[in-house]
Amino acid sequence: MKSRWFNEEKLPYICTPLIGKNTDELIGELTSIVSKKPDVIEWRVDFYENIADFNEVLAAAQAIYENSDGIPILFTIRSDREGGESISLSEEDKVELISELCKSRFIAMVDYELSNEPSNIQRVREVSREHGKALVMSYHNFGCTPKKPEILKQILLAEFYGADVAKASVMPVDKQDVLTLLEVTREAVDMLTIPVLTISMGALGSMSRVMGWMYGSVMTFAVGANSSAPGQIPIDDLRQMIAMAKRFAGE
Ligand SMILES: O=C1C[C@@](O)(C(=O)O)C[C@@H](O)[C@@H]1O
Repeated sequence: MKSRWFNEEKLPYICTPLIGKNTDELIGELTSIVSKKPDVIEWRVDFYENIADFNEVLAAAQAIYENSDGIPILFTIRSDREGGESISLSEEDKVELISELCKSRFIAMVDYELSNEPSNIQRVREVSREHGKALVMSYHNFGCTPKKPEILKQILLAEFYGADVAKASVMPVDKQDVLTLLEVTREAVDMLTIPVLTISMGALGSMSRVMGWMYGSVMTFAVGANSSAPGQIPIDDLRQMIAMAKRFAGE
């Protein structure tokens, strides 16, 4: 993997989400998150109640940028199909909003789901590339862990669309599912030229957040202030567990 977005010496990156529904809540979350020094902060914009007011979203993005001490911001509008909040924007509106954010200096990365129309994916790819933002193309399944070829297909699709990162987050129903996700991760790393980011969610999958990097996942999500998905571990605990694993795994 060669990527200008990740320094191999520092893997895995730790990302903490912001889920505030207004700017005050977001700044409150940031106050406790920034001192914990995550590598990336994800703004889950689908939680923002005035998401339809693009000027307000841009102002909130600026406030986040100015209060995040230089930590790169990942801009994510998670769809309700894939575990996000229900929002009033059409897909056209979302692409418009993403484009506005890509044109600003307030974000470094944007997440867009692989389940979207290819034409929208291409638009998001073009605008993010034009403005130097990394594109994370993502696949989520909150119901189950599909079979290996299906997860691999999604990850390969991300590379096909020209993503900078291929991401898959799936829910295990048994312990084998967690192993399946880790195996997919290892295989995908050999097949792809872009970084791979994978997660097995829920309590069963939480160990994948601690050791996914051993199988090649470049980033893991942790709780800074609030959790955005089941199984996320508080950042301080996660960092200690990773450090300990690295010590004993000799990495
Ligand atoms: O997609 C992801 C990963 C995630 O779902 C998780 O499992 O940690 C959390 C989300 O906020 C993020 O957008």
